Amino acid sequence: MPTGRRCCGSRAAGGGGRGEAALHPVAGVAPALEVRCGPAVRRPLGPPVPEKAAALTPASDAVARRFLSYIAPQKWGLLLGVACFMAAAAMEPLVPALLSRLLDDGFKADMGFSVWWVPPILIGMFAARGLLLFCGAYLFAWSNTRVVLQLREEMVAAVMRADAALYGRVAPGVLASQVITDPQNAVNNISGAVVTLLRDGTTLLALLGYLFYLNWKLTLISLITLPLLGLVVRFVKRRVMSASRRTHDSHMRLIGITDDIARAWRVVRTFDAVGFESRRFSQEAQQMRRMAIKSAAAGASMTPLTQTVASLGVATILTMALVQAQQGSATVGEFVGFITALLMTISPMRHLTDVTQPIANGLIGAGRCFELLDTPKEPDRGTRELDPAHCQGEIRFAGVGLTYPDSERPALQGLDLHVPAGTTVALVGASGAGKTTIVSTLLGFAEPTQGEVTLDGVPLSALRKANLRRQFAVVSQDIVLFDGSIADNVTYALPFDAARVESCLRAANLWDFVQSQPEGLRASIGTNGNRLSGGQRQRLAIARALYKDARIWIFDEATSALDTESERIVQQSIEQWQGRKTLILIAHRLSTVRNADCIHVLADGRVVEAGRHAELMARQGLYAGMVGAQALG
Ligand SMILES: Nc1ncnc2c1ncn2[C@@H]1O[C@H](COP(=O)(O)OP(=O)(O)OP(=O)(O)O)[C@@H](O)[C@H]1O
Repeated sequence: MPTGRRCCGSRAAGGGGRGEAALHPVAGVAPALEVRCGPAVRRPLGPPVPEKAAALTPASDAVARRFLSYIAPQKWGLLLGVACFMAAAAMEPLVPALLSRLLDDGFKADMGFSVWWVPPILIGMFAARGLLLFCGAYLFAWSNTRVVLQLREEMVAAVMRADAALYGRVAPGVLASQVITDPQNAVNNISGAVVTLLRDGTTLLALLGYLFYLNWKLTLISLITLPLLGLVVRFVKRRVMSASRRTHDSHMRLIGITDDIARAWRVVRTFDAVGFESRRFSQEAQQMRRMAIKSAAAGASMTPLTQTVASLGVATILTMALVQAQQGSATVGEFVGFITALLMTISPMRHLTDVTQPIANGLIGAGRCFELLDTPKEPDRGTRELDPAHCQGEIRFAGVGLTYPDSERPALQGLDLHVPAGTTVALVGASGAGKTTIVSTLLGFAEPTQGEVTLDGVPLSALRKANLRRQFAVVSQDIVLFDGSIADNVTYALPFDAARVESCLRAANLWDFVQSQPEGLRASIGTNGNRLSGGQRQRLAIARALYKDARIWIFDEATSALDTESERIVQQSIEQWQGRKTLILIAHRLSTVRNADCIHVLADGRVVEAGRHAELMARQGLYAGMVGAQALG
């Protein structure tokens, strides 16, 4: 391990501890989110929130207009599909018409056409109608799936560029459900309702046209119930909308709880909290059930109410038609044709009144999609870029202060720290001293409220976030791995290079393990690496960081889960890079950082001592005390 390098640029400071006002240092804590994320937010452990707390969604007509803008590019597929449905619907009155003609003429000797035409006409009619319905359904599916795809892609992009506040507020499971389920629900419900409106609406119009043709007076009388029907539909629709929204919000909260239970399954069992979690789940599930019943009841009341109103018209007309038939002013065929067509209007009318609930559900789903799409983005005001090939890796903190939102105490205060390019520095200090906050600041996840941080002399705020992060490879305290193979995790988002993968795995002391696996590099590691031990997960994360080959490497407690021998091997591998990379090591185990070019001792968000191991030991200050305490331990 090379020693004696000149690097300590920090000012072991005392002052600078003014209580800075919290100016939202964490990127973009936008107040808008407070309103938008109402229903799907994480809830603390406790009883379900009252029903009324949930209904904060954009107005449904605005949602409908915005949804239409997604539908518009698919208009040709949809219009063609609609044309098929309408043509099929327009064929509907052909059945009563044929029946009427057959009854009136079919029993006469000369009915004007051969009886053998009847089967092909009938079969042809049904076949043509079936083909039209199939084409309509296919075209609708083709167009709908494109809308769903577009919404999902935009939503997942919105999640990936969202402000950090989103992840603290919305449970991962809820986010997953929103991205996967909401677009599908919105499109299926709304397009289903539109198909019903068009298909059954056309059927109804065609049947009404035929009824007018047969007997316009009777048909006109049947229309007197329409205004009453409209009132009933409006009333029920409001109730359905409100109940559906509350059911959906409860559904999202239930997903949040289930997500907690699945993620923390070990904790749940270790704390013997199965009963507690069951009760928590059951409370919310029962609330959801109550709301689902309300929603279903509101939806189900539509059909009986509208049918009762419609039956007034049907009863009147039927009676009048019978009277007319008895008086001989209508033939048997006309009577049967009229009554058949009249009875055939009931089915489309019922379908038309049933579209309220799907439309309500669809608009709620669409509203949730737009809420996520409108999530504030992580602010990125930087315009400059550093070429990764030429980045030197020199870092400077000058009088940096940082207070997290909702926090009174500054996490960093008057921090001065210089990391010359190509040196190895260690950050040590008690828990809460501000070490990880320094890393978050370097990666642009937290922004200083005071002072400035520069990389190669360029203020971090002037750099594009993506470019800034490209200069760093980080192994953080919380290891996050992906559900895939070992190779997938090492090369994450980079092209596969077998030789480099092997050398990184060797450097991380994981190659022997890989070779012991029957599938080698292709061995699956399970969700978040749950088929690996804690140490193996950490070593895989180290290999992933090495593979990225960035200019600056940060190891935040990266070897804390390793046994002594493994830690020594990994350290030796990392030390080979000293001088060629800027290395920032954070560790509680001080033996792992004693070879650093400079050790910065942090307390209360500022550097209180800095120097090489020997210098700090000679000073007999805080560092020497910590080393002594660990040696004693
Ligand atoms: N997201 C946050 N919101 C509010 N306060 C935070 C947040 N993250 C950290 N803090 C606070 O900032 C201070 C510094 O935390 P930090 O995580 O940087 O300490 P650390 O030195 O890395 O601690 P450890 O060694 O335990 O990881 C602590 O008082 C902590 O409570």
